Amino acid sequence: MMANLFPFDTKNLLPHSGEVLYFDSLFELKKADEYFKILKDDVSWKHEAIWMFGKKVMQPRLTALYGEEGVSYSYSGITMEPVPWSKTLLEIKGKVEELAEARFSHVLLNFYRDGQDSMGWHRDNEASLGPEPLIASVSFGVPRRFQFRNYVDKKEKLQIELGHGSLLLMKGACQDHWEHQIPKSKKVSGERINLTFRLIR
Ligand SMILES: O=C(O)CCC(=O)C(=O)O
Ligand SMILES: [Fe+2]
Repeated sequence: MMANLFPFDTKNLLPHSGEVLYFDSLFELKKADEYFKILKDDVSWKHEAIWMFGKKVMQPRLTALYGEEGVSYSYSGITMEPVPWSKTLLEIKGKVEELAEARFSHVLLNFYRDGQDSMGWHRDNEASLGPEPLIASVSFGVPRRFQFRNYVDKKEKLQIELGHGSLLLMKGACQDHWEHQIPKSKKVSGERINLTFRLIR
């Protein structure tokens, strides 16, 4: 059996109804700096519109989708066609798969240019992800607040900070019961890159 490389004392951050595990150092500082620079320069970043409440609006961030050819990914009224894996993204995927003990077919990338870029409340619960999807989220660049709120009781909230070189796993019933977001922040001025690895069928 493969050893579980995830630190054994990592505790679930959710109080109930799903699992969220945070590991602050998937990559050491030098490696994380290197990945940030390569991804910023080499990823085919796009500024795309989505549909929200019947209106077409620009997303407050840049995005990209990489992964297995022939499988597209649809959310918020748009469909993204994946760009084939790059060497760097395959390297990061390998490390994440080892730690998460899982396999991923795609990665959705987000580039937050400053504190005014954000991602609103949502669940990653598209049918193409299957039931109880495992989502592995890797962050590089300035730390940003990541918030959860209970989908039914919207007053039940919690938040953590996602640091440079960190890994966050969302598992089990998490996407059924909890929404998440990256809020805008006046205090943040730097850039951040986030990668969410998914298995899309
Ligand atoms: O930038 C983040 O940490 C969140 C990304 C996210 O929730 C998503 O891509 O679905
Ligand atoms: Fe998400």
